[in-house]
Amino acid sequence: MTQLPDPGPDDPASSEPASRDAADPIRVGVLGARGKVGREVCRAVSAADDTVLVAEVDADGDLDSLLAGGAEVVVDFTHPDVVMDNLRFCVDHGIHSVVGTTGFDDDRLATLRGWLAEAPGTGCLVAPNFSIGAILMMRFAALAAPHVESVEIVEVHHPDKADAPSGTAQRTARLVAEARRAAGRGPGPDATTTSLPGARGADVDGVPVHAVRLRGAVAHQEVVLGGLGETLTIRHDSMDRVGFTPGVLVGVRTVGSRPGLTVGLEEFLDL
Ligand SMILES: NC(=O)C1=CN([C@@H]2O[C@H](COP(=O)(O)OP(=O)(O)OC[C@H]3O[C@@H](n4cnc5c(N)ncnc54)[C@H](OP(=O)(O)O)[C@@H]3O)[C@@H](O)[C@H]2O)C=CC1
Ligand SMILES: O=C(O)C1=N[C@H](C(=O)O)C[C@H](O)C1
Repeated sequence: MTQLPDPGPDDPASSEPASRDAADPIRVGVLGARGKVGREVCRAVSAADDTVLVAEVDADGDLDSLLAGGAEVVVDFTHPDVVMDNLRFCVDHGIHSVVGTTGFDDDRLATLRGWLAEAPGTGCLVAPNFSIGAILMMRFAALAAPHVESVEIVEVHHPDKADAPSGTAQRTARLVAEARRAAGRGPGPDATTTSLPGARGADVDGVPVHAVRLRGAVAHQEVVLGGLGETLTIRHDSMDRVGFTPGVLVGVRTVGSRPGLTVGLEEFLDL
């Protein structure tokens, strides 16, 4: 871990984050620090000139170490079952959060928004995907979707993933559905009258989403669009989890100046 600057005289039990000078590196705590993504985030935070890793917490760790390290921003790559408790702790202590953990539905986002409303000045970014390529894939899919009859999504992930369909696939489906509605496009044609359960995928805002779990896979997605006599496939592949870290660092650098809830890293990017 990088040598830590002194967190200063602030009481670690205080609900206020340690005071900072704008030139100081941002003090970052990582939750899920020994996980597949968390360990890459720890490396990236340690390597960057303007961030310093002050706490690494995994399942057997203690959230109080965030306070002891004077964390200003927490990055969470843990598990859908624990992320809300982690965020409750962060918001209660005025710590900004950058959240990669998936499993967020409208109810969870509303709960988080409510907590943040009680903590003015505290920011939280929830991003289903921190990879720049994936964000562009979602943008391109939304751009193309109103111009064709059919759109379906196929996501492929490693079999250790807890949630299906992926957060990215659900977000893509919602963006596609929104773009199609705005253009007055209805659902895609489908004559199916009989099928086995799941054969046509999950219906996410009217868009069929198919989830594949495959040993050897990391994170992959195709948005398949179909029109008269042609198809268009927009594909993104994450080959290595290091690909999420530049986006996480953008989140870490920006979240402190964006109070309240932000959904999607694209809100912090000039795309
Ligand atoms: N937004 C994005 O760009 C991306 C999001 N993700 C999402 O991030 C999450 C993590 O993914 P991944 O790294 O592959 O998963 P891993 O299982 O490899 O890592 C999660 C880590 O969190 C630990 N953990 C569990 N509970 C706690 C807790 N209460 N406090 C601190 N740490 C805890 C786990 O420990 P243990 O194993 O002992 O339980 C594990 O080490 C998933 O929801 C995934 O979908 C993944 C990639 C990119
Ligand atoms: O679990 C993963 O691995 C990933 N989860 C995120 C998701 O659910 O979209 C992001 C990426 O697909 C990797």
